[in-house]
Amino acid sequence: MQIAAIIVAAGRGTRARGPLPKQWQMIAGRSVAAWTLRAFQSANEISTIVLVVHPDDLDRVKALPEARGVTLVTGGADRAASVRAGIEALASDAPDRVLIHDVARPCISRRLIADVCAALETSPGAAPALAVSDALWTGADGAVTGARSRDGLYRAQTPQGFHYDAIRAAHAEHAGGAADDVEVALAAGLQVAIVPGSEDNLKITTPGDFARAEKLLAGQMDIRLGNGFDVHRFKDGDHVTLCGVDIPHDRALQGHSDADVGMHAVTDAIYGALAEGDIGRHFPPSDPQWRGADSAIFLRHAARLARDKGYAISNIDCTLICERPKVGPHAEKMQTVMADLLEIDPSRVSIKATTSERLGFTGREEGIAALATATLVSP
Ligand SMILES: Nc1ccn([C@@H]2O[C@H](COP(=O)(O)OP(=O)(O)OP(=O)(O)O)[C@@H](O)[C@H]2O)c(=O)n1
Ligand SMILES: C[C@](O)(CO)[C@H](O)COP(=O)(O)O
Repeated sequence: MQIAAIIVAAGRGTRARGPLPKQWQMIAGRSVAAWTLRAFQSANEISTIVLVVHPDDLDRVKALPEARGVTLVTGGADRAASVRAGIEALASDAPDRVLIHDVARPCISRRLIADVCAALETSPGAAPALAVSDALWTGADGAVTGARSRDGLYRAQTPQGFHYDAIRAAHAEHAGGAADDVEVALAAGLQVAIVPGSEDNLKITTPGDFARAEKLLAGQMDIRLGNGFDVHRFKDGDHVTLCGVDIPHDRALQGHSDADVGMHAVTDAIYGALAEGDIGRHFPPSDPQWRGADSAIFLRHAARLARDKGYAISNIDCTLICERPKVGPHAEKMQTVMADLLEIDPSRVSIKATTSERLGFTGREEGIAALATATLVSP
C-alpha cells in the first residue's frame, strides 16, 4: 500500500503578516515548513512526500535540510490549484492513497496521520474534524442578529485523505472555489469519514497563532543524546576504512566486520540515544553472516530505527584517535559519505581527529579508537 502526502505550501500567508510567508517563519527553532515536513517524514505510513511551493520560494526550499528526498512542485493561484499540481506530480507513479495537508498546520501528530490512513481502509475519503462546541450566531454591524444550531457542524482540519484515483478525478471535474479537498470529494459523490481531530492541529492563520504553535511544538520536543566508543587493533595490511573511506596505510584494522571504528562509534551513539543497546545486540559477532560486513549496513540500520521511532538525527560528532594515518585530508569525504548514509545534510555531520600525544595504545600505534555523539530530536 503506497500512501503519499501532498503538503501545500504555495500560499503567501497574508493574514499571518511578518517579514516572510508564514511557512518560512521560525517557531521553536525551525521553520513552520520544516516542522510540518518532519511530522510526515516520521510517519511510517507515508512513502512519498510532495511539497507544493510558490516559485519565489524555490531557492529557500532547496536549502532546507528537511526537503531532501521530497518532490518539489510549483503551486497555483489558489489552494485548489496547488493541490491539483501536487496530485498531477504523483500521476506517473500513482500511489494508492494520498493525504493532503496544509503546511500551515505544523503541530500535526503522527497519531492523527495514522488515524486518517486507517480510516481510508474502509472509506474512499477521511479527514479530521472537531465538532463545534461554541454557540453560533449571525451578526451584522457589531450586533448579534440571530442564533443558529450547531448540531452536526464540524470544524475541518487536514490532512484530508483519499483514494488517489478518486480525488484526482474529483479535482479534474471540479469547477473551482472549494474551501478544501473534502468539498471537492463531496461534489464528486465520494463518501468522507470524519476522524476525530485535535485542538493542537491548529492552522497558523493570524499573527497570534505563531505563539500557540510554538508552545505546543517546544513542549512536544524530545531531545536525546547518545555516545559511542570503539577500538580496533592493527594487523598486517595496506589500508584502513574510517567513516566509510578507504585510506592507504601500512597497517589494517582487525575486526569481525570491516573494522570501521568511526562508523561503529557513530552507530553505537545512535543506538545509545534510542536506548537500543549497541551494534553487537543488533548484529551479533557470533553470527557468521556479519563477517567482513560493510559497516554501512549497521549505520543505515541505526538511522532507520531512529526514523521509525519518530526521531530526526539533528547532528553527529565523531572524533578519531590515532597517530596515523592522517585523517584531515579525508575528513570532508568522510562527512559526505556519513551524511549520505544517515540521510541528513553534511552540515550536520562533524568528523575530526586527534592524536593521543603518543601516549597509550593509540600513541604506540597498536590500534585506532573513535568516540562519537549523536543528538536525536522528535518530532
Ligand atoms: N495558492 C495557494 C494558496 C494557499 N496554499 C496553501 O494552502 C494552505 C491553506 O491556506 P492558508 O492558510 O489560507 O494560507 P495562505 O494562502 O498562505 O494564507 P493567506 O490566505 O492568509 O494569504 C496553506 O498551507 C497554503 O500555503 C497553496 O498551496 N497555494
Ligand atoms: C483546508 C482547511 O485548512 C480546512 O480547514 C481550510 O479550508 C483552509 O482555509 P484557508 O482559508 O485556505 O486558510
